[in-house]
Amino acid sequence: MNFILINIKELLQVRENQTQVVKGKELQHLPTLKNAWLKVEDGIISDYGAMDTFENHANFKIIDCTGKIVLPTWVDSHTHLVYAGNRESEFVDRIKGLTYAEIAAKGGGIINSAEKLQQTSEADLYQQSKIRLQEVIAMGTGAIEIKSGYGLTAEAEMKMLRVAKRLQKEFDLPIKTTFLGAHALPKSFNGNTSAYIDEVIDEMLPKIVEEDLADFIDIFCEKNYFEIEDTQRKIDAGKKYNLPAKVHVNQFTSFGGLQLCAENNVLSVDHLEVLTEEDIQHLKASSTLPVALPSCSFYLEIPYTPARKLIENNLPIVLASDYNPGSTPSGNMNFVVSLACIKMKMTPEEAINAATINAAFAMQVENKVGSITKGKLANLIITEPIHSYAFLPYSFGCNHIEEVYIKGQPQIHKA
Ligand SMILES: N=CN[C@@H](CCC(=O)O)C(=O)O
Ligand SMILES: [Zn+2]
Repeated sequence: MNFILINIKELLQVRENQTQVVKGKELQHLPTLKNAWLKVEDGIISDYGAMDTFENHANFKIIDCTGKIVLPTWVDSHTHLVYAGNRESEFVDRIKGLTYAEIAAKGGGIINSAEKLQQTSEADLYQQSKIRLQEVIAMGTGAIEIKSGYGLTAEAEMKMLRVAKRLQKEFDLPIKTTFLGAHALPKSFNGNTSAYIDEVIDEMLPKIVEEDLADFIDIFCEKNYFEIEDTQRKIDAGKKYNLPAKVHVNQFTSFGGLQLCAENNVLSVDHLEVLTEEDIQHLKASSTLPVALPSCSFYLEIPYTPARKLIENNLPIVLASDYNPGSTPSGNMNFVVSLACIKMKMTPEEAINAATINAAFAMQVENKVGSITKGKLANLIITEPIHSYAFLPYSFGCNHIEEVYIKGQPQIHKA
């Protein structure tokens, strides 16, 4: 469908070509065009401008956007969207005050999800995951990273990644896949993390590479999960197959994992709810992208990533949902942006930059999405008539999205 949006109240994230992430003071600048038009041809952004430059085009559907804001769809660079069942059974434990670690010690947590996954066929896993993907697209997500990590065996990890790859094939939005594997230690390894990392690197990774199932690798670098040495081994194994690393680190403790990742210039370090001055200095000496996951902090009631510290140190910041059944049972990027403002004290401009253009760099799709740029995919959010774009994170309890386009195709089919 070729169309032109006209009378757009404000077109956000207009960048001719952005070759670097947005960091420090630059994050406060959100480039916009008021009273604008936007032209979409064959699913691609082909042109845009101010209304006083608009000329009608035959064979293009004209869509009036009076009073409405148009922005690129959210980019969610950290999710565990493929999983079996859910963990609502742990919800009451959490309400009663059990910590993430205490729930895991009771047999809940990642191992709980792993047991559910073992019992779920690939076809059923696909159907469950497809519904979640449709839901997050309707909430404005237009590119998404999906991790394995609930399989914990070669066969089950590959089952997860095959489902993610099938979603990539059957949907039009950019999907990147990450082999997590080292997410939790299966009971059968009796506490021997080194032996499990052998299995992850020597047995699982070659099979996953052979089937081209992963774009990135990941590991949960955390006390009582995987240590510094395990993390270095996983990163090195990823380098061998040219798979950049996106690492879960500094969620509950800072014990040298972030330093290791920064020294390896991994693509991203994700969580960072705990961040020391030393960690900040290591980040500043690297090209590694810091990724914050505020809806995980909200759900687990753990600290929020200190965004102002990162920004004051002239660092970039990325926002993602961490959508998973245990620590963030939500893929709503609008809520993530609201939490970034309300709890992390990011301005709307900083939060929108972190959830669009910077997030695109964090999953290496910056040439496809993340900004209004000629030649990028027409993955767009159209709001209902609202006063300003700040209304989006401010009015956090309502959905203000009227339409979502993926490759120029409308996605919200109103009843
Ligand atoms: N912390 C590690 N992994 C996920 C949680 C996984 C789960 O609890 O199912 C996270 O990013 O929060
Ligand atoms: Zn995660």
